[in-house]
Amino acid sequence: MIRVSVVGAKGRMGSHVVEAVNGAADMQLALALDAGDDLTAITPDNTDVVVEFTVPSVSLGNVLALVRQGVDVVVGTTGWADEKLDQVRAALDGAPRESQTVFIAPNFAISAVLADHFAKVAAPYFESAEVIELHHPTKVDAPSGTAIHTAQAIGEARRAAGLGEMPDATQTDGGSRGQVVDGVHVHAVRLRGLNAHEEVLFGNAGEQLVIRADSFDRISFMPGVLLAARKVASGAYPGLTVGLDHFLDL
Ligand SMILES: NC(=O)C1=CN([C@@H]2O[C@H](COP(=O)(O)OP(=O)(O)OC[C@H]3O[C@@H](n4cnc5c(N)ncnc54)[C@H](OP(=O)(O)O)[C@@H]3O)[C@@H](O)[C@H]2O)C=CC1
Ligand SMILES: O=C(O)C1=N[C@H](C(=O)O)C[C@H](O)C1
Repeated sequence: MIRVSVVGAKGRMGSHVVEAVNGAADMQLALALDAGDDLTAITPDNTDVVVEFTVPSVSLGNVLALVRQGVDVVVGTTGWADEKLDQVRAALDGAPRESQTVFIAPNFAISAVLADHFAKVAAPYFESAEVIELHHPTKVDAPSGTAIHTAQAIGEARRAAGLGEMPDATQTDGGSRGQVVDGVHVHAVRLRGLNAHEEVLFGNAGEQLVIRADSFDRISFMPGVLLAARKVASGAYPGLTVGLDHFLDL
């Protein structure tokens, strides 16, 4: 049995994770903690893997504390800029247990992971690319972690293909052109009724490719979360890994 503790257990995602772990035949819920609870209660004696879904402002601190406490962590919270990832790598270098693991995924839904993958494949073939993410209005960060990850992947693929800047004659911009991530414009929509959605638009003269992923329900993230918990618990991925694509045969 894989013993799983959940941090952020009362949140929208955390509560789904608690339910998913309780429903998994090979897993057992250890601790379910939320804001105000004592994280030091989680130790290797009671937990194999922690699943962390909190808020970007506290996630790094939680992950560093959990690594110091000797447990492996699966992280779904957003906000992982490069400097934060470096801090996690440094903490893992000094971790108390051999081969400790932190796994971070901007998105656990298979539709989003595949959209990201297909965008990377398409990127070298188009002159223009833009990302639009659309979410529920209770989301605290914009643009989404997924959209940042997609834009970075497109930017990287364009550089590797030797593509230059995208055509754009805009001279006045009051913010309408979105945030530029790695040379790619990213636009965020917040709308009651939505959950988590992303469109990647590619354009050439006379043609367009649209890649779209829709998570209508948070249940869509759960197979990916459980897969990550199993992979991490296997001990086969020591150190820091970012992205569910590492666990899929893409
Ligand atoms: N990777 C993925 O596939 C997905 C990632 N996400 C990301 O996951 C994160 C959580 O999203 P969501 O569940 O919607 O957010 P919620 O606000 O619903 O949940 C966050 C929970 O964390 C709690 N919390 C806050 N601070 C702490 C702390 N220091 N220690 C423990 N718990 C704490 C909050 O408590 P309180 O409300 O009392 O402050 C709340 O219960 C976001 O960053 C979101 O973008 C979301 C969906 C999918
Ligand atoms: O807050 C959300 O809901 C989501 N957050 C993640 C993100 O910012 O990419 C993943 C998904 O889009 C849902």
